[in-house]
Amino acid sequence: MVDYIVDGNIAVLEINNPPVNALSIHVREGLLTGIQKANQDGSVQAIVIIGKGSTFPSGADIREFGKPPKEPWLTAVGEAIEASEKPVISALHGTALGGGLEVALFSHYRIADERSRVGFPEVKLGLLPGAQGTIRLPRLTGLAVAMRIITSGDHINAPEALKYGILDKLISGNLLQEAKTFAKSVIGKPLDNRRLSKIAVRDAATVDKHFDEALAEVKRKYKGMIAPVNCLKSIRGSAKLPFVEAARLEAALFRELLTSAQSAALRYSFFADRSAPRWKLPSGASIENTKPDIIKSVAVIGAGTMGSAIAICFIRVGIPVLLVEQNDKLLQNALKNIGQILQGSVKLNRITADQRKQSLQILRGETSLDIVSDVDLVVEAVFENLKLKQEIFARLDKICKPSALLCSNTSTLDIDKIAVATNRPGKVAGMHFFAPAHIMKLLENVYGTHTSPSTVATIMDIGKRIGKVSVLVRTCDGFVANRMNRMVGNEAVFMLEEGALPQDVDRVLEDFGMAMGPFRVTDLSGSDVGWRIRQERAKEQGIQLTYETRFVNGERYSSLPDRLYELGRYGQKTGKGWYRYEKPFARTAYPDPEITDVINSHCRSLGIERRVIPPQEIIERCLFAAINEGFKVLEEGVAEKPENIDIIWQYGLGFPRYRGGPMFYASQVGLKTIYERVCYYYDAFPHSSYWAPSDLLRKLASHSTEVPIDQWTSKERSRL
Ligand SMILES: CCCCCCCC(=O)CC(=O)SCCNC(=O)CCNC(=O)[C@H](O)C(C)(C)COP(=O)(O)OP(=O)(O)OC[C@H]1O[C@@H](n2cnc3c(N)ncnc32)[C@H](O)[C@@H]1OP(=O)(O)O
Ligand SMILES: NC(=O)C1=CN([C@@H]2O[C@H](COP(=O)(O)OP(=O)(O)OC[C@H]3O[C@@H](n4cnc5c(N)ncnc54)[C@H](O)[C@@H]3O)[C@@H](O)[C@H]2O)C=CC1
Repeated sequence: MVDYIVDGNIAVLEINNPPVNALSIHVREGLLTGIQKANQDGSVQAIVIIGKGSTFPSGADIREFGKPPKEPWLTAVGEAIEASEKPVISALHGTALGGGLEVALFSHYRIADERSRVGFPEVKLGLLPGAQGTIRLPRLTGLAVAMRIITSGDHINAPEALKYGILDKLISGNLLQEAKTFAKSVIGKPLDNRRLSKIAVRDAATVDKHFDEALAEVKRKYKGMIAPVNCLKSIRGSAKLPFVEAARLEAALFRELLTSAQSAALRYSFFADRSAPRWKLPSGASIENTKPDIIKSVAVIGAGTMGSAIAICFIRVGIPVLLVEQNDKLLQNALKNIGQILQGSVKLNRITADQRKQSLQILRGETSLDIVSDVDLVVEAVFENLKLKQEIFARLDKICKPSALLCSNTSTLDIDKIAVATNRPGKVAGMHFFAPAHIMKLLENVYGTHTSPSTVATIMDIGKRIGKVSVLVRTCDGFVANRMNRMVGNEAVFMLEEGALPQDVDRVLEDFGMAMGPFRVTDLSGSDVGWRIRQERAKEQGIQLTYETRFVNGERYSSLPDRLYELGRYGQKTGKGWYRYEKPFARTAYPDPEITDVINSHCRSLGIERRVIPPQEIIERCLFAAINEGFKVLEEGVAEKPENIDIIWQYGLGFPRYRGGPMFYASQVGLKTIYERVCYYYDAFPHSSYWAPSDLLRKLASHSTEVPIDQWTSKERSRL
């Protein structure tokens, strides 16, 4: 894992642990023995540490965290590097991150390929750079820069790192050759002034001021996360304490993080990010064995809220879009709106004015479907109405070339029912974007019974090309996101009837870490949408909904949202919803005594006695109901693995990454507890049938020991 090569008077320790040269146990051993050997070898006068392949080490081996630690620890390896009597030069290329950058900071000199990047991304894993990174970096950069680099986890490019003093020299030619030349030039020079443990933090006197400012910033930016706070405490220690004591403090703060639930969730999320886009169909077709078609042009049908934003997703990466609306007035409005959204992106420095211009040049608006005959992909985003979508798909099937894929942005409708309207069901799929579609990272791609593997490969690939996190799910009512989130919405409203207020429910879920509570979300998206859907469904079933309606088809129903609708309280757009706003479209939500009156009189008229609902019940009612549904989603094969569900919640529904996602959260609570509480609520609320416990959950919870989350899938399903 570490090759020891001597060239003249230079020993080269070449790290060879693809793909990212992570500092696994064998690499640490190899580095330690390499340093010892080079110091004992009389012919060697300087040592170069370099990475083979694409990069210098990009960090500790994340898979080793959570397992019993194996010696030598990185700190011991680093201390041997620093103590070396012969100069050690780290030669960086690719991404020198985390423990990799720490190895470089233990070295006496750091040179780097000019295209390389460095950084401490540990905070994103709920950790701190625990091999003295937090106490060595401030000695080079000063406190403010070190605090920013370590608490953000951002990568820094080589020229910037040179400016901050992290690097000594940038290299544009052959790194190894240049490293050897550099090494020869420093032979015999004193080393103590190159050993960071011997150097003071130059702005130590101002540490309290920097600490207070940075703390206020991280509490605002990374609400609820403990790692950035521990990073700052450790950096403060670097300035206030003698080096050895600062290192001891860092180690204690690191251990606290390493064993934290937040770090476990963030490490899980790191791997879930990489695993979720790797799709596999029950037929065995997968990302490994299926090639995507290359999409060169797209048509978007319907230029409303979603269609306009979806068009932006394609044009901003250079894929031409034909945007089709019902009439010219709506089309011109949409084109104007798109121009304004892109102008906003220019103002926010997300794109340049030139990029905006180029994007708009490849957007063309039309009012006739006939124009889309030659595109490779159609994304339909008209009203959520099955009949209308079927009509449009039947027409598209006739107009579009045979190879074109026909996709729907439907948020709930069965893809199979849309596909039957065509003669190409293999080329029909769902591409479910989340509002606002040009901002939200998630793309929930949906396959139906007949969707072909190559269609799946293509929609997953195009998702990646437009910068989305794409997750594949099988068609069902609401797919994964809306199907599970429905339980949160239902329980939230039922709890209002039983004793809570909107701000109580939202506060508890926001304190848990959700980006927004369910009532603030409803106010944002508009409660009129839900009202229309409920009325339409009731009409279809011949049911008359009234304020007295408490059950529909045997299922518990609350008419509270209907009361709000009829009061004209649609949410932010009317300046009133579950909250009060200063004016229509204002953002700040204020609890509204009028809402308290509406809820109280609703309860009085229905004879409901209100009670205090404790925060734990709010969490359980909202999240455990969704988790139980998540197990049904797994059991039915709608999602292939728990990571897919968790990534959908993180990127589509604002679930805190530091809790991993609802399924990972369930693994931390313990499946026995979840199962018992689900059974308890099913007893308490038999008219909410979604509380019926999932078979998969029951089965997993019945094991005498907790079944790890990576075993919740096919094995258990096939044993059911
Ligand atoms: C008292 C004792 C104290 C000891 C304290 C030690 C304290 C420390 O200081 C702790 C650390 O180093 S924590 C690790 C810090 N480093 C990171 O977080 C970098 C993580 N990796 C990346 O950002 C990208 O992979 C990267 C930018 C590097 C490359 O991106 P790409 O898009 O090119 O490639 P990926 O698809 O992300 O990765 C390729 C495969 O490599 C796996 N991998 C990446 N980084 C890893 C890592 N650090 N450890 C283990 N596996 C890692 C990654 O999962 C992927 O594998 P597959 O999914 O199987 O292909
Ligand atoms: N609004 C949201 O948050 C989300 C909506 N969706 C789904 O996206 C689809 C569209 O929703 P929104 O954009 O919110 O609706 P919207 O009402 O803002 O836009 C729909 C547009 O389709 C146009 N349209 C209707 N019939 C047409 C036809 N025959 N030809 C061309 N254009 C036609 C309408 O004029 C309207 O501009 C729905 O299926 C919805 O379920 C999916 C995810 C989120």
